[in-house]
Amino acid sequence: MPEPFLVVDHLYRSFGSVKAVNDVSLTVQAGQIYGLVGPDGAGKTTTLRLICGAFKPDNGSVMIGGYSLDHQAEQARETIGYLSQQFSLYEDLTVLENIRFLAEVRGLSSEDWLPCARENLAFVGLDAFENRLAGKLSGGMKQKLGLACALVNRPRLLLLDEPTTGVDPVTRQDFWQLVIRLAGEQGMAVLVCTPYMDEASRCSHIGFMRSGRIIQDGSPSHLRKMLDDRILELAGGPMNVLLESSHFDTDVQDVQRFGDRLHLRVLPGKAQDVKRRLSKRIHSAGGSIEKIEIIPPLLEDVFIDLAGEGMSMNDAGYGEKP
Ligand SMILES: Nc1ncnc2c1ncn2[C@@H]1O[C@H](COP(=O)(O)OP(=O)(O)OP(=O)(O)O)[C@@H](O)[C@H]1O
Repeated sequence: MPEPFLVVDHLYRSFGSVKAVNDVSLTVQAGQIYGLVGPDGAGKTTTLRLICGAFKPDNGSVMIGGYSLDHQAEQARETIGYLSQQFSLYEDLTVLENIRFLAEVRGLSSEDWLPCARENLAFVGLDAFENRLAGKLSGGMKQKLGLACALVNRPRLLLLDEPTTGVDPVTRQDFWQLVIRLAGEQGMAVLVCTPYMDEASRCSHIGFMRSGRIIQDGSPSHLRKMLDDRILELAGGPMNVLLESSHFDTDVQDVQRFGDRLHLRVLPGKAQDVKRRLSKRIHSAGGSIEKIEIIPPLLEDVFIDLAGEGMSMNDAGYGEKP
């Protein structure tokens, strides 16, 4: 296994009494997409800002491409491309002028940035629009221009902070194809914060953050396995009978609605018992069952579990079904 491109070691950062990042360690290999997920305020953005050097940590270290962010900041930062949550484009500048502006801020000469900018615009599919004012681009095109700007210095580590929030599903899909190609074809190390479960499931590795800590990490399939034989899917009617009966069962830890069906998280080893009891209870309460089955867990089921008691999908910011 080669040395990871990014090594974050026991990072801490507080704002007053808020421990925004509280002992975070992670590694990202070249070609890997690491997804940081977790509820609002979990510390994801602060982690990214510490890694790109926008904030200084109270403690801990960051190594990027073998350079210490603390002692060799310039070399370390040269390898980073960063697309922040609220990245801003200059609407009265053209597509190419926006890239030029960023390139010049980074101290790149036109021989350096121009060929790279054209390659990146072609890569994101904006090459025909280089002279269009950024203000005249669609939302999805702006997002892609943001990515082209983040790639202007040919980074080897790409940091993306909720890059597709507020963008329609088709554009999100397009955007992710680009990210997957950057990792797969160019061997870029990617660290991305996302509130979307379908995006998290495309990552090679996921770290789940809560209250400043990564409380669980692993591949999507590894995380899903944690709840094997613990999720029952229930469909039928009326919904209030299904809900009341489910909540009544003491072996049911959590009930979530997924469209017209319910996902019940049950205590380990209890799925068959719950299934039997619930079938009886629902029928005797006058309800009917279309389906009651143990299903392979979704990432949503896992994240709701990790996000903690009393937290619904929406509280946790997970609006998307896969
Ligand atoms: N510059 C700052 N000054 C004071 N508090 C801050 C600052 N930045 C973040 N925080 C606090 O640190 C905690 C972590 O915030 P952070 O933005 O890193 O979380 P997040 O997981 O990225 O959430 P979101 O998805 O809402 O951006 C929050 O309690 C937040 O209010």
